[in-house]
Amino acid sequence: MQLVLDKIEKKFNEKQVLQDVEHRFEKGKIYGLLGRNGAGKTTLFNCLSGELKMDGGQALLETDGVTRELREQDVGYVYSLPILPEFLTGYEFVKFFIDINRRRNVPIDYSIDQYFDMMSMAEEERHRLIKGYSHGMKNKLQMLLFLITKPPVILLDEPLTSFDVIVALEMKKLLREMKRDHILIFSTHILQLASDLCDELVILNRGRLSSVSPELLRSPEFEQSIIELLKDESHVEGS
Ligand SMILES: Nc1ncnc2c1ncn2[C@@H]1O[C@H](COP(=O)(O)OP(=O)(O)OP(=O)(O)O)[C@@H](O)[C@H]1O
Repeated sequence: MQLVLDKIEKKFNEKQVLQDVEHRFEKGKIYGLLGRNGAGKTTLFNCLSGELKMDGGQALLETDGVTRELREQDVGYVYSLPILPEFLTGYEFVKFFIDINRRRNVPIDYSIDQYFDMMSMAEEERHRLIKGYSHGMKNKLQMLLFLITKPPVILLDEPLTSFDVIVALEMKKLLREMKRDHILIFSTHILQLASDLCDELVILNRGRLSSVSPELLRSPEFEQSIIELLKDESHVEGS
């Protein structure tokens, strides 16, 4: 399975944020998306998730040689600041989410507690109001929903920045397991995390996407080379 971005364009007023964005993302790999503040990472994710309409181009899903347009339900989007029903407990919310999906004939593979176990969420956390959850726990809960619905494409907008070292480690493990069945793309500003977790890195620079060579990803010059590449971008905010 591959996600194919074909000449995606997006502008806000006169500002061209995405220009001829082309790339192929494969199942089985974790992709890191790097770019300066304001480079357009969130805009690209919003275009793929259907939250924003593209001005041009298309996103396609290719499975066993059959290509079709990417649909909203194909994409799971883990927001950096998740919006969840704060008046429910995590358990109540997951139960509700499973009930809705069962009615939509989505096959549910595990019990509610098994899903929480997979996310390493402790018993007492499950039965607390979401209102009292930390930022990282809210991110975990959002990711749990995608274990249920299994969208082929999962986009994570700076997901691991709010996790402490232990949770970040658990999340890395989970993402590595999830990549077998999903196309995973996450945006981050943390170069160490990108080189540690990603199989491939793509850089959004001047509205276009380019790949970082796998050799560079593993080399000692990695951080310095990426900084040089990103420094070069003159049109972004703050430069
Ligand atoms: N709804 C909007 N209306 C007008 N301009 C917008 C809108 N959304 C984003 N932009 C502009 O588009 C550009 C790209 O923003 P975007 O949030 O996609 O960048 P980003 O790479 O995710 O940045 P960051 O790393 O800071 O989160 C910025 O100049 C931003 O101000």
